[in-house]
Amino acid sequence: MSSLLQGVNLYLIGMMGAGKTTVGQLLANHLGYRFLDTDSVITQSAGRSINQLFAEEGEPAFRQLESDVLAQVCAYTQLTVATGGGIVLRRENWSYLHHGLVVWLDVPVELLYTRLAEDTTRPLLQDADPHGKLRSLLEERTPLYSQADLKITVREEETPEEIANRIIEAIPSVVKPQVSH
Ligand SMILES: Nc1ncnc2c1ncn2[C@@H]1O[C@H](COP(=O)(O)OP(=O)(O)OP(=O)(O)O)[C@@H](O)[C@H]1O
Ligand SMILES: O=C(O)C1=C[C@@H](O)[C@@H](O)[C@H](O)C1
Ligand SMILES: [Mg+2]
Repeated sequence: MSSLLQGVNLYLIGMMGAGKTTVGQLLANHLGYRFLDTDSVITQSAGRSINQLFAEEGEPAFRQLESDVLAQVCAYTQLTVATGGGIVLRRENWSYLHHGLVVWLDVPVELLYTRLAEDTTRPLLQDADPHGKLRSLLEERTPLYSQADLKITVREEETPEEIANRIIEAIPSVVKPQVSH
């Protein structure tokens, strides 16, 4: 599989709670790739949590940091990258994402809500109606997530390991042909 990918990076996209971080780590192990999480790179280099960054700098500043990290990450190969849920929002980010293979973890809103109901680390969900907020974010972002090379629709009972295996099985059907010189 790794030879088929020829070092091309995998980018996981999807809503918060979709499992990008969880599944991304497993995928990296399977592929012998390194794992990177854009949210973690941002929080580690800023020395602040995502909640703090949103509160103290605002969402636009966070989005700029996210684009900066993505631009840097793209210089490397053999990476599995878990992205932030909003990475799809900026057009410029797509020019980076399309350097690699983009996989959308598509998870029903009910399941996202169950997973994140007790979670306070996602600032966009600190809302009077977190369920409605998830629904409206997904509706707004679905056309953007749909630009992925591969869509994996996640079922409720599926484990992260099963999802990672399903992605590995599907990669040959979408891998981009390499240009030979
Ligand atoms: N297949 C799964 N089955 C059960 N729980 C899962 C599954 N995938 C992820 N989870 C759980 O759901 C929560 C969110 O997962 P994770 O942090 O990987 O999502 P994410 O897509 O990276 O979200 P974000 O965009 O906010 O970073 C975690 O508690 C994780 O353990
Ligand atoms: O969906 C989003 O906009 C976000 C998802 C998380 O990964 C973080 O990047 C942050 O909480 C914003
Ligand atoms: Mg994550």
